[in-house]
Amino acid sequence: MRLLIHENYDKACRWTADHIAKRIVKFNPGPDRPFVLGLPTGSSPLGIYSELIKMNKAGKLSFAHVVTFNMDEYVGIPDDHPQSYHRFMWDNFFNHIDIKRENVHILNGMAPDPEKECAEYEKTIASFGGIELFLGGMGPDGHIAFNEPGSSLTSRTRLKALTLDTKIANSRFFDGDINKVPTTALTVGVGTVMDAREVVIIASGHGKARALRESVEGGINHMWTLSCLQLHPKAVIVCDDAATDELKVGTVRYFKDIEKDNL
Ligand SMILES: N[C@@H]1[C@@H](O)[C@H](O)[C@@H](COP(=O)(O)O)O[C@@H]1O
Repeated sequence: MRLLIHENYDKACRWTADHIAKRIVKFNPGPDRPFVLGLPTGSSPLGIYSELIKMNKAGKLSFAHVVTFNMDEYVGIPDDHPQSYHRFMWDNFFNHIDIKRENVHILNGMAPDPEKECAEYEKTIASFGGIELFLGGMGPDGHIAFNEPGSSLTSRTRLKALTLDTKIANSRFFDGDINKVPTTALTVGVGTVMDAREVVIIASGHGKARALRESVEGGINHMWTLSCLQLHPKAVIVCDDAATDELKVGTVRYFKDIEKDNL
C-alpha cells in the first residue's frame, strides 16, 4: 500500500484528480472498451470532483467513454431526496461533465427487493469486466463504503446497518438530527472494492487520523475495514498532513521519503 502525504487537502485533491485523469487518458477508452470507475460520496472527494470538472470543461479529459459505479446509497430515501447519494453525485459531479446518463450506476435504495438489487449490481459490474479504478473515502471508524466495523473482508454488495458513529458523523447533512439519518444502506462489499484493479483512497483532516493509523500501522482487521487495502496489489491512500496526526513520526518520515519524487 502506498501512502502519499500532501501538505493540505487542495494539493491532495489535485494529485488525485491528475492521477485519475492520467489513468483514463492512458487507457484510451472507446465505445467498446469503456474505463470503469468506482466512485464515493462524502465531503472528501468534493475537491477531486471539482478538479475533474475543470479538466473536462477545459477539454483535457472526457468522460464520454467512462462507466461509473457508486459505492453506496441510503435505504429508504428516494433518488431526488436532497441527501440521497444519487442527488449528491448528479449535483456535485455528473451534471457538470460529459458522462452519458446510461453509463452511471448507483444502487437503488428504494428497491423493493434489496438482495436482488445488490446481486444485479455485482452482475453489472462483472458485465463490464470489473472496475479499473475505485476511488473511495474513509469513515472516522475506518469504514470503506458502508462496510462498518465487523464487516466481512470478503463481503459483496449487500444491505448493511449503519453504526452509531456513522449516524452521528452523517447527521450533519440531516439537520444535525441523528434520528433523521437512515439506519441502513446498500453498499458494495469489501471484496467488491478489493476486486478493482486499483484502489485510491482520499483522507483529510484530524478526524480521520485514528482510522488512518489503524489502517496503515495496524494489522488487517475487520474492525477497521479499510485495513483490507494492505492485501491489495495496487492501493494508494492520499492524505493531508492533518490526517497523519496519529501516525508514528517514523511512519510519516518513511512514506514522505519514499514518495518524495511523486508528490
Ligand atoms: N459511505 C460514505 C463513505 O463512502 C465515505 O467515505 C464516508 C466519509 O465521508 P466524508 O468524506 O464526508 O468524511 O462517508 C460515508 O459514510
